[in-house]
Amino acid sequence: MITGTGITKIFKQRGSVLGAREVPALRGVDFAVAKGGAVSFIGESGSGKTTLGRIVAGLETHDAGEIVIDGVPMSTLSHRRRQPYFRRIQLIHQDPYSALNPTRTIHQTLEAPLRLRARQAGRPRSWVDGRAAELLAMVGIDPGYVLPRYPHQLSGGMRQRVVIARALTMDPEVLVADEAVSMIDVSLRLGILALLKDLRERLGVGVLFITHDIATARYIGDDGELYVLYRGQVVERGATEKIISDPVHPYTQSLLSAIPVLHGLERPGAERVVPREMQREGEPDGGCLFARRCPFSTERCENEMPVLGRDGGPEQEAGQEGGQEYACFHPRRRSVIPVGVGE
Ligand SMILES: Nc1ncnc2c1ncn2[C@@H]1O[C@H](COP(=O)(O)OP(=O)(O)OP(=O)(O)O)[C@@H](O)[C@H]1O
Repeated sequence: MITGTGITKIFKQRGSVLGAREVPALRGVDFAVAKGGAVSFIGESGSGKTTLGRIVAGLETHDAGEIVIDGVPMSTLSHRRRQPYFRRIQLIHQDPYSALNPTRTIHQTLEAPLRLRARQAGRPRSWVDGRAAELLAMVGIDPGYVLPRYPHQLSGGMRQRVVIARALTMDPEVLVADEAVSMIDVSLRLGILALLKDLRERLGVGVLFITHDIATARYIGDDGELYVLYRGQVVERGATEKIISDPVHPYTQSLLSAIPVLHGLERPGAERVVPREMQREGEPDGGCLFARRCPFSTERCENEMPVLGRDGGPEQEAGQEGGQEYACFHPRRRSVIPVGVGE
């Protein structure tokens, strides 16, 4: 089990005439991923998804908050002692081209981490080759074909499968998949998503799925949880199916409204929530982060920041309903899905 509480990250960006500019990438994010669970984070570009994935995988520091892995708070350990914990969380990048060393065959790529694994578990070296073949078969590729080859000799889909096999060498509890199919040919994407889903079911590995695309989040974890991230704040979270069929936060509604629909498949009666163009860039002064773009914002939204799970009303008094939480002062359920889903 991996949990994060209050995860906050502020980047300092240089280059402005006024000196370094502080960019809040994550603002007190809470989450939990259980073994075998599926948690998806969705949000637009710059919402902090990649930063969160890197922090969860131990590749990025954070400024406040705590990551707890199997009951152990990481802040209580030295950098070296944290490593075995973070090894249980493996990151799959969006770019399988740069994730693999072009000068190493796939055999060499898998051999190094498996040797480490063999040493840790007291297994003989002969175990390494068998395990490499087993992992490749598990991710759906022929070991005999792939093992002697270099990454450039493989298709993008095969490369991403090799990256997943390499992640599995560590027997991870959770795979963090950051836009794992965005750089792969459209025709091969579903195969990779099906593989991640299959690994969840077969190995009980948890998946933290990071995407800007609600449809892929739904495919991976229709039984899981969805977190909607906007400018580093979780604005809505709950069961994936519930949020997709019954979104409450106007930002979630705008994401769902934007799903393209094939002519003739439009769902009659679906509302569309279209965000306003942002008139002023920069940080709002204490108000809701979405207020400047929200078509329903009021004076209160400009001045006060709603808190996830606490602020609701006036239509509903609490920001929490049946496990679904949102950070909005004016929550209203809207039927916004433009296509028939789950019907
Ligand atoms: N190393 C860095 N230095 C400074 N600012 C950064 C750094 N990494 C990210 N940021 C800033 O933090 C914010 C969140 O970035 P992040 O890459 O996590 O978002 P994202 O949702 O993954 O976006 P994308 O989908 O475009 O990758 C952005 O404003 C980004 O410019």
